[in-house]
Amino acid sequence: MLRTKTPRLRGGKARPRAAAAASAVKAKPAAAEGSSPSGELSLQLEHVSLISFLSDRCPGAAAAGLTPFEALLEEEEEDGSCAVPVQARPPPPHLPQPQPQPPAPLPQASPMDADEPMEEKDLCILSQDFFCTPDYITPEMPQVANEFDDDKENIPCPKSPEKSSNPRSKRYRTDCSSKGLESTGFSFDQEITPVQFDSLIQDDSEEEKLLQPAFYKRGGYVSQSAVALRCRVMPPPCVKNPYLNTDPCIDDTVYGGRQCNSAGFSPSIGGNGLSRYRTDFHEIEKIGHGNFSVVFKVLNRIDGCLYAVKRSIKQLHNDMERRQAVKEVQAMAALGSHENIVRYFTSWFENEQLYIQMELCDRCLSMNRNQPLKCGDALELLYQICEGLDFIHEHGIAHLDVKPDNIYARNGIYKLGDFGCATLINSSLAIEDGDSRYMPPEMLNDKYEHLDKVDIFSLGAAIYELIRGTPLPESGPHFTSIREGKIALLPGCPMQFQNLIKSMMDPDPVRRPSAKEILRHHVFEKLRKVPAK
Ligand SMILES: Nc1ncnc2c1ncn2[C@@H]1O[C@H](COP(=O)(O)OP(=O)(O)OP(=O)(O)O)[C@@H](O)[C@H]1O
Ligand SMILES: [Mg+2]
Repeated sequence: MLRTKTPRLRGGKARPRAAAAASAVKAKPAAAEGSSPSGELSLQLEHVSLISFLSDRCPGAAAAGLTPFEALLEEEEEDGSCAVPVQARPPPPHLPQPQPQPPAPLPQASPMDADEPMEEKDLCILSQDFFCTPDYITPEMPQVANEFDDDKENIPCPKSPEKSSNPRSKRYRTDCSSKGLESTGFSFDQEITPVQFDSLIQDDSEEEKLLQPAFYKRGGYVSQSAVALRCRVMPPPCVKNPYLNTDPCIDDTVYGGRQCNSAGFSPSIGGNGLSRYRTDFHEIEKIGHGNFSVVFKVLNRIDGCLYAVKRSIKQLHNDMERRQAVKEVQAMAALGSHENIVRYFTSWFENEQLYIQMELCDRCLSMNRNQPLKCGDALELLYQICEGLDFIHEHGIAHLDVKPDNIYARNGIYKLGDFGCATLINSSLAIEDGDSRYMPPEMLNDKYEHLDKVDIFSLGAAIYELIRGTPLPESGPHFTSIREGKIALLPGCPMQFQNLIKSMMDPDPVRRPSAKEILRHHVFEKLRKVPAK
């Protein structure tokens, strides 16, 4: 089967890859800066050396041969002038407690050398990271990566006065969310790829110097729980649904701001062993396989209902691939429910694969390919799928992959599914070719003025194929003659119906009837349950 799913980016509306690549290159210098080990560690830890603080407060301590702590205690006994909140806020119990020190030169306020072994002076460091990262709060709790925590957006962030001073940094850090939960194979370039944050990188360049090395800690270690907590307190931006008009009440920052083209995906959730799929569903059996997906019949562990869950076969590593994949669910979600459309429930990324939870259908029509469809059934099928097509065309969406494989039956109701090629009729989104066997001539010539009529041709071709009981050609003279309007007779079908099919497969899209017009056709008079709209 020839399937030419070549993305066609039209009118320069889709974001060119080159731009993304350029942004990625832009991000590199920020990562390279502050590469001095000592400066780097100091910056990332944002040290506050108590000793230097104490030496400021108690300048005579060294001269008197006392450690700053001793001097502090002495002075406090005398007049309390050095009474500082240090005692009110001792180092946490799991950290080594300050030891009495022999007289020594006072430590400098300059950053520590990251590769030096820990010395006593280090023990007095109050690092912001010690107090604010999840290593301190939840040392080894992989659960922090569990995205099922409903309240994850409301987890209070430990106080972090310096880092939280610039709110725009939150948007930047969202990138840690997308891949930061992977337990292995961590790579700096993968984790922090601010491809879409061009403007933020410029604006926040100082902060980048602070943040980025934090993922490059000594010995290549980066705490997964640290990354996970950052993800929890800073969820990724929302993804705009191109099939819907954005609600003006929703602030642009929800989508990451005007300059932010990043999608709010968290594709690596599940990479750490936690699986939303396994947690929420019991897998019963595999029920289908397409070019891009594998589909399972599953039982929801909580509501006890059966569903179909479709999982992308390929791991979607980059933003472009993920954007393309989510178009399917965005289209289904924008449409809402209709009896003749496979119902969509939810979707999520797990281990860089897209999962889509849908209504479970009994079968798809391709299974009966060798058993010709009876004319009465074909009439019913045509009517019902036209109801579905009318609904989606009314929403400004074209399916572009109507074919028997993508038509399902459930309890005697036909439903259109697989919105993987769906696009906007006004052709403002990228266009992908559907299955060439059902594709009208104008699509082969890259003419996209009447995308709703593409669906009409494909539905006519699908019904023609099902009634005849022989597969349509992928190419060759028969393929060409069908696109010239030369259609063979359909045995046993009324001429009215045959003419309707023929008009649906007219080479000129303008002459093809719309879904609404088909629904009004008198051939359906007996079938009509409700008057045509
Ligand atoms: N909701 C569903 N209920 C029952 N079976 C389903 C459902 N969705 C898909 N299937 C089965 O899984 C198969 C593949 O699904 P689907 O066509 O959506 O995947 P795909 O990879 O997008 O395929 P394609 O190659 O057509 O693009 C279908 O042909 C069908 O047999
Ligand atoms: Mg399909």
